Amino acid sequence: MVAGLGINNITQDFRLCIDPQNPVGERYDKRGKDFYFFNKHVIRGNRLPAIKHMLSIINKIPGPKTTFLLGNALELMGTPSENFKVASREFCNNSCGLSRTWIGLKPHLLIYKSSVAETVLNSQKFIEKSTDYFALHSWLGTGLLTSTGAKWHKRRKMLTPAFHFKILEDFVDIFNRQSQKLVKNLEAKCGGKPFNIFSYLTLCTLDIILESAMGRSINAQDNSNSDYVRAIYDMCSHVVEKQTRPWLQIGLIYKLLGYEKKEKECLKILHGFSYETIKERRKELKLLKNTKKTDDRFEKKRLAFLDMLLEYAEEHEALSDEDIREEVDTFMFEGHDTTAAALNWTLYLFGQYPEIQDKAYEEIESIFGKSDRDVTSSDIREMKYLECCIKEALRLFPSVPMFGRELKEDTEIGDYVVPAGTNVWILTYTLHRDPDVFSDPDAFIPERFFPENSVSRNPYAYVPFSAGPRNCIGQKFALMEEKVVLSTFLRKYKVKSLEKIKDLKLVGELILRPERETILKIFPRNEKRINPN
Ligand code: HEM
Repeated sequence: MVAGLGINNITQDFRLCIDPQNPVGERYDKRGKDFYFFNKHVIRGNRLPAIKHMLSIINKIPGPKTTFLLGNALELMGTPSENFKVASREFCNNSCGLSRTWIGLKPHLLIYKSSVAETVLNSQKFIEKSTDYFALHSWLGTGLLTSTGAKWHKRRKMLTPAFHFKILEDFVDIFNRQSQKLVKNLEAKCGGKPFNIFSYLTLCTLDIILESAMGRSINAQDNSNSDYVRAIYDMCSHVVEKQTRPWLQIGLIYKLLGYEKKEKECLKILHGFSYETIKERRKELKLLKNTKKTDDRFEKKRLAFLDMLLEYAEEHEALSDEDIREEVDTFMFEGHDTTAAALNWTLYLFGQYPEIQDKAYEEIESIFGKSDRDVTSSDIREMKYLECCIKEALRLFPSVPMFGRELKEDTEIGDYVVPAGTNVWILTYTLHRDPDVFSDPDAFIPERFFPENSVSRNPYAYVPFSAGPRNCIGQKFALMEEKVVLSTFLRKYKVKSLEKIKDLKLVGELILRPERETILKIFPRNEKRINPN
């Protein structure tokens, strides 16, 4: 347990260096900060009483054994799928629903029971993201996902109207067009060998977020070797390594092991893409304004996410290009990879449960008959069973398998007092499989989400989009998008998945993915369809 020494001082000092005007500024950007503060305040300082107090509190919380200075970091040195298993299963075996772990000098509290999660999620007080999100800062800056305090409040207020239901309805055309392109591109894979459908879905959701939120079209679906997508995968993997291997938080080691160079290469692609998107859209908006074009297309697009930011920047001069870029990066990442994973898992589960796939298809057939027509907003509202399938897939395989907060004050959580400075992680993946809430928790049973079966469930037992003030701003967008893509897919294809749920190896590098990519086969439905579009 000596691994925990000094953490209270460390976190107190973090707080001292927060600029009140920029509450998520400097402090996250310095790699190696733990070791620096450890040296300065624990070895050279005289803060033993405070350390003792903190340890006496945190030591009462059950958790796995730790190693001197490294905490539990060594247990997370396996392959990505082994690490995910350790974090989501082996560390989470206390009936009280919480476990204390240490990554280097930082204490972490893992939460996996709804009654315990509620204390954190249901509060306006705990909106500060975990300090582990520092690993995302070089990429996403302090955009909506990673910011906090006044900056987060202001941005959330500014961006919420961009996700109003009425605006989302305007995007249904884009969802349709890109879904149709997806099913067309999948023709080549029909009836053939198992293949990596995730990459097709990712390009589709990337095209969708770009066109709907950024007003840009790059036809990623026709250019499958996307550097952008590769860079996102590599960056996610770096972020998780940096979070779980404390020595990589020391700048020099990070550099000497070649991580810094790889990260810079990824960032060049990711930031370059976002700046280009901003430049293009700004040019287009200017052109549209100058020519006083107020056609339908422009009117609709004016309210899109990026336009809103650009307009705000012009009117208030309060947003720099970098401010806009960090939001573009945030929404590009959060807005496509999460949805692609959700689509992938729903299809995988359909492939494992053919009778559920048939039931979902029957509902779709009852809406569309033999027609190949576009999906409308009212069709989306009718896809009730499909919605339960999507929700149940997000229960078993939540796209974001864990998310973190930092406690700013000593807090009673469950039966324990958790000291300020602790990083609290809600493990959605484990929480969603709590047998006290979900009977037969590993089985895919969409009926769990029928209204009559969900009414008495604790709302914090199922949080794929998080909950409370920092919940997902894009959840309605994602649900609509998923329904259009899946209903378009199911009208044309059947899916079969080859790996059993119990044999799956999962990788939880920010997004939950299967380790083996080629686990699905698709077949044509061979039904004549009429296309009135
Ligand atoms: C199935 C799809 C999705 C899932 C499962 C999902 C899940 C989540 C979760 C769990 C969080 C909280 C993360 C944390 O606290 O670290 C979150 C936040 C967020 N999501 Fe999503 N998301 C999805 C789709 C989307 C889409 C489509 C967008 C944008 C169009 C989006 C934008 C965001 C943003 C900006 C945040 C940060 C919100 C804030 O802190 O105020 N997400 N999402």
